[in-house]
Amino acid sequence: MSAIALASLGQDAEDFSDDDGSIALGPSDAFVSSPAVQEIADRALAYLDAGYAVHFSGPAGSGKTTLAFHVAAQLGRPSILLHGDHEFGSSDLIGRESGYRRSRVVDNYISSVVKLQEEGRALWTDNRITTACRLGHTIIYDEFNRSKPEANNPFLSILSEGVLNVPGLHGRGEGYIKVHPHFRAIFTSNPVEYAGVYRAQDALLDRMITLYFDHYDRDTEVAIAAKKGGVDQARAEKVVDFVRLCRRQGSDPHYPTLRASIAIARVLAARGGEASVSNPVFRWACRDILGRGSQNSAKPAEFTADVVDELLLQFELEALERAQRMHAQGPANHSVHF
Ligand SMILES: Nc1ncnc2c1ncn2[C@@H]1O[C@H](COP(=O)(O)OP(=O)(O)OP(=O)(O)O)[C@@H](O)[C@H]1O
Repeated sequence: MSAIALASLGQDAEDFSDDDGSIALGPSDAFVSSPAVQEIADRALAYLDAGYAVHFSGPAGSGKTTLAFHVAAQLGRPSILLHGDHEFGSSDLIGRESGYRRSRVVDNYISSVVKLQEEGRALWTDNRITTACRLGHTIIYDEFNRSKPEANNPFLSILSEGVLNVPGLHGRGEGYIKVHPHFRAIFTSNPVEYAGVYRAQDALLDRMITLYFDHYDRDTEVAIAAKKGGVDQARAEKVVDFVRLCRRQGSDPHYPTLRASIAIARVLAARGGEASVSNPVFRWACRDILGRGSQNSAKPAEFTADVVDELLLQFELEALERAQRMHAQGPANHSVHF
């Protein structure tokens, strides 16, 4: 077994890879479990325990993949990770012929007689879905709608009949594989994204239970920004509140995401200083991380550096007014949030 670096994917589960390409996921200290996170995890686990596949559908950065890893870790089975890809064909998922093996038996037990026996056999290499179905692994299929719908067809019979049809093995007594009772599948997709994605077949969606994600509540976002960004609660609150203000003010209700809060928090943690307009590090981090990107960027064009500056000023003014109001009300009421 060798450790693989899913950390680079930002995942929150300890993991080790095995020879069959599976990974053993375990609990991670970096995972934040607020009531909101726990509630959706519990629902997903209930459906998985009942034998259903689940599908996390939601905008970018809403925590779908992280939760998929967390839930898969709870199942306690080896997991196999797939990323949707428009170049996938069914054979990339279920397997393919991988050559031909010829064996020759020379029987010269009686030295004057040589008996030759030849046998040819096409070799088959299982791919990840077949392995998972045979061994009862958990499949995490991230952004499955980036694969062409026909590539995902094997899931239709897996999820409804518990059978994997492997045409390449027909005629060898193994054309159909009975799916292991512990096999489970967790799908994720982003319905907001339209570039490079396919519309998932209704038949496939009908065979899974879809849980719709939105951005987490403020407290959950603050907890994640603090943990992932490595800043204290007060700075995480200011960063998240500013990012949420931008989300409300912009034309795209899904931009900026929690990833922006984590990134700004990380810069603050690395360079120090407060999440305040008076701190140049915070100002330029907000401009660069939230501001307008290239033409192909996911960032909406309206977030120019000037707009980010204006929003920062508005944010500071609102914070000041709130502090003054609280001061006027006395020490009893300190629970007002944005
Ligand atoms: N419960 C959590 N605990 C700790 N970190 C989290 C949690 N949920 C989300 N995050 C962090 O928030 C960021 C976005 O989460 P994630 O990648 O899971 O979102 P996503 O919805 O899968 O996004 P995309 O659709 O863009 O792939 C990541 O850095 C992730 O580590």
